Amino acid sequence: MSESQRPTKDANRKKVAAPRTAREVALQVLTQVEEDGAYSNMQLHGALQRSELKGADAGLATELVYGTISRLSTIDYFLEPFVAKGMKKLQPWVRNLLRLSFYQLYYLDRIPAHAAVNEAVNIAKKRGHQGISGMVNGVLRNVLRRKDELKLPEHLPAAERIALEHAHPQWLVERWISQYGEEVTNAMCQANNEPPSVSVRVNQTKLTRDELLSQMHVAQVDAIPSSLSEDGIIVRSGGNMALTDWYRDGRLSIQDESSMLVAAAVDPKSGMRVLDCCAAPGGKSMHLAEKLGLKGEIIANDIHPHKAKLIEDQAIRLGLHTIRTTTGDALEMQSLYPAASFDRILLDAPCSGLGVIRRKPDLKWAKQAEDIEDISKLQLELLERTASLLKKDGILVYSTCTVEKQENEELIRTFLKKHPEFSEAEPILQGSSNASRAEIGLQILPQDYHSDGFYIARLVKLG
Ligand SMILES: C[S@@+](CC[C@H](N)C(=O)[O-])C[C@H]1O[C@@H](n2cnc3c(N)ncnc32)[C@H](O)[C@@H]1O
Repeated sequence: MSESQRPTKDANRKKVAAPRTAREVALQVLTQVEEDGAYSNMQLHGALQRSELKGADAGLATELVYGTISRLSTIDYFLEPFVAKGMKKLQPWVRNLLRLSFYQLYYLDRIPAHAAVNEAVNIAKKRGHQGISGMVNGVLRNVLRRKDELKLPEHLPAAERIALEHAHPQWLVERWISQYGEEVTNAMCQANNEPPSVSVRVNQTKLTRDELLSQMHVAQVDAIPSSLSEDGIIVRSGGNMALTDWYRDGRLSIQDESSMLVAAAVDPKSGMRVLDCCAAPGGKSMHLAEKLGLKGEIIANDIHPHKAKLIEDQAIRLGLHTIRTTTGDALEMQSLYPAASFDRILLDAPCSGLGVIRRKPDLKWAKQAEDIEDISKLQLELLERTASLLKKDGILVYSTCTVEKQENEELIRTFLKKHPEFSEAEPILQGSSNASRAEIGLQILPQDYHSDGFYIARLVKLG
């Protein structure tokens, strides 16, 4: 049979009625993520837009998707003995229905057990035959009966225990133990299962942080200043900030607190020429432009042509006029600009993303050790090629949203060995106890400030 004749996975899939309830939407997303390797955030966004779910129901669907993916391996471990033929042999939608129902029964206090079980049985009846709904009913009622017995075994070796307790792949836990030790790894895996906090960056070209904070308090938004960044505000409750007038008219942007440290590390001064090599969707370029003022230029480059518009739209929204977007491979920038063209360079490199597991829990299941190997080779090449574009005494900032040393301080150590014309510049957040997590640069872990895991190295080009 030729490739074109072979029935696709989609063709084999039974037609299913459009999901209507929060649990149906969550089930559809979880099944797509498992079957197609789709990203949960994009699938969920699309599924919520197509559904008519609003407010609390949309919130429940979101919680069920992220919660179930976050706790996946622990949920499967507990469910396995209850499923006669084993979890692996179930159809994907049945497996995911059991998982999201178990998540409600075991991890959520506010949902009455009978509601979780009845909803699951109704979905199973709608989608499968009598046998499946009977099996789902039996498994979930057994889980409920024996809930108090569901404990992890004692005296497991550290990596196995942490992997099972906090639902992370064991190879990743072993890697982190070898990099950070048992205690820090345990805290990191625990923090990766906590909901991410919401933070916004004030556009200080339009108003001060205190002014925005007072406007928020008048509107009864529970918000406090960030202790990490002078431009940051933590929003503890008050709705979706992307739907506010503050966002629409460019008074704020949504950005994680640790990402806000990057512009402070680049420290652009009036009149400077700054290259942001990997700029899309543009959060850090915008912050750089907000700090630069009216004179100077930020070249916001990205390899993907369609992403230039994302950057331009943000610049228009925020009223920033010093941003120029370009499309190109940062590995080839030397052919576009003469050596020593820029006062500041930011390389916010593509990375494994293992610092943002709280926001994208599927990452921990999707990544493999080889991905870290491959991406670190690209990162070093990007760094070496772009570094020649920096002027003498200029500052180059290298950043990633990962906690992997191979992509962070080990990579910078290798670079500095090969390039004696560079050395570490005065680091940001000096004196912070977390700054000592890395010998070179600043390594923030998710448990340090409840922000994303993030790395920033600040290098200076010597004469
Ligand atoms: C970590 S993201 C950048 C986030 C961005 N700095 C921000 O704050 O919004 C990495 C970006 O690098 C881009 N990229 C990947 N490889 C690249 C390359 N060789 N040259 C230029 N950009 C690249 C990707 O398209 C992606 O948008």
